[in-house]
Formats: sequence, structure tokens, C-alpha cells
Amino acid sequence: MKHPIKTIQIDSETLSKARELYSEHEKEMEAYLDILLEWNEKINLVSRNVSRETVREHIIHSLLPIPLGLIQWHDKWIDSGTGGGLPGIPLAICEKEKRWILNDNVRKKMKAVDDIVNKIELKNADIIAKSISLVELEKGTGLVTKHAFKIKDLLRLLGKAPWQTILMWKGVEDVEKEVRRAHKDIIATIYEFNFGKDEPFYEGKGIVKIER
Ligand SMILES: C[S@@+](CC[C@H](N)C(=O)[O-])C[C@H]1O[C@@H](n2cnc3c(N)ncnc32)[C@H](O)[C@@H]1O
Repeated sequence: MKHPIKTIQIDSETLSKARELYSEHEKEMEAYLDILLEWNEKINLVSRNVSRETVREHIIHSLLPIPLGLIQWHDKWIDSGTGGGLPGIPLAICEKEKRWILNDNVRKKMKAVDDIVNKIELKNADIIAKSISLVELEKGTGLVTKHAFKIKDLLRLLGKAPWQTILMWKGVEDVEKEVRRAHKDIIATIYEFNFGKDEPFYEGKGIVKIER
């Protein structure tokens, strides 16, 4: 198996740009945050007893591929393992020209996400409530997924689906090992966040781009 890996260090300018995006769309983002936290009291979408500030940071974390120029490659994206809509809903709020499919195999989570999408009037998002292994992925659809799968497991679930680009939000410590465990030839680019000691939320985190 061939697994070429490239690592790119990302500085805090990218984080500042993601924060600016949040501010530009603040009304919709804060409405999303309100309804997500309401649902989180009923079902576990983000961790229990999490603060509003931390969930806001999860939203900003979701936006980082936009300033990195990673969203431009596809007009349609699927967010698999979306849970409460992360990263798909924040990305759909900022990238209205693109279509976003929000996917999770837990039906009650998808019911909550459907309610959120309707209440914030997000017109460019659809919902698919089943395992990613059962989704018929159209050619040319990109895949985003935040802290939901190991690389090897996701590739196995995707089987023969015609995927092209996968963006995975991950801890970077063991990511090279994970790439090498893949049973397919893949090319990995690791965008490692180096935002400094003042941004502890992002320590050890990154986004991995996987291509064939
Ligand atoms: C740790 S949560 C992450 C949720 C969200 N991406 C976030 O960052 O807050 C992982 C999610 O993956 C979903 N999941 C696990 N296996 C899946 C599968 N085969 N297809 C679709 N979703 C799956 C789980 O139901 C869960 O909601």
C-alpha cells in the first residue's frame, strides 16, 4: 500500500479568519447554538454540561477549511457522523452556494438536526439518517467528518463508493499511524494547527485531507 503523507503547519491567522466568518454570520450561528443547546438537554449531541463558549469554539473549529481553501473542490459535500450538525451546519451557513448533506446513523440525532435546519431556515442542507456505508454517494461529492471515524474504518464503510476528497478533523498525534493502517492507496495531507498556548482548545488538533 502507498501512503504518501505531507504535513503543513497552520498558524493563528487561519483561526482569525474563521472567527471573522463566525462574526459575519453571527445571527445564524448564535441561533444554531441556541437550538443545539436546547436539544442537547434532551439528547446527547455534544458532551453534556458543555459551556456555550466551548460549543461556539466547536463551530469556529468547523469553519477552518474555508480559510484553508479546502471547500472549493466540490459543489456538494456530505458530513458523515454529523451528530448535532458539526461541521456541516456551520459550513452550510457560510457556503450557501454549495449543497450539504448531513448524515448520521442515529435517527433521533437526525430528527434534532432536521428541526435545527428548519428553525434556522437553512435551505442548502439535506438529511440522510443511515450508516454512511448505506449512502449512495454521487460522484463528485466531497466528504467532511469531525471526530467520528478512524481513517481505516471510514474507508471500509465507504467500500466502492466513488469518493474523491475526504476532510477529517482529528487529533494529530497518531494520525500518521492511522494513515499507514489504511488498506487502500491514499494520499494524506495533514494541516496541523499551531495556534499557540493562548488557544488550548486547538492543541494537538488538525484536519487531514485524504485523496486517492
Ligand atoms: C463523536 S460523534 C461526533 C459528532 C460531531 N461530528 C461533532 O464533532 O460534534 C460521532 C458521530 O458519528 C456517528 N456515526 C458512527 N458511525 C456512523 C456511521 N456508520 N454512519 C454515520 N454516522 C455514524 C455517531 O452516531 C455520532 O453521532
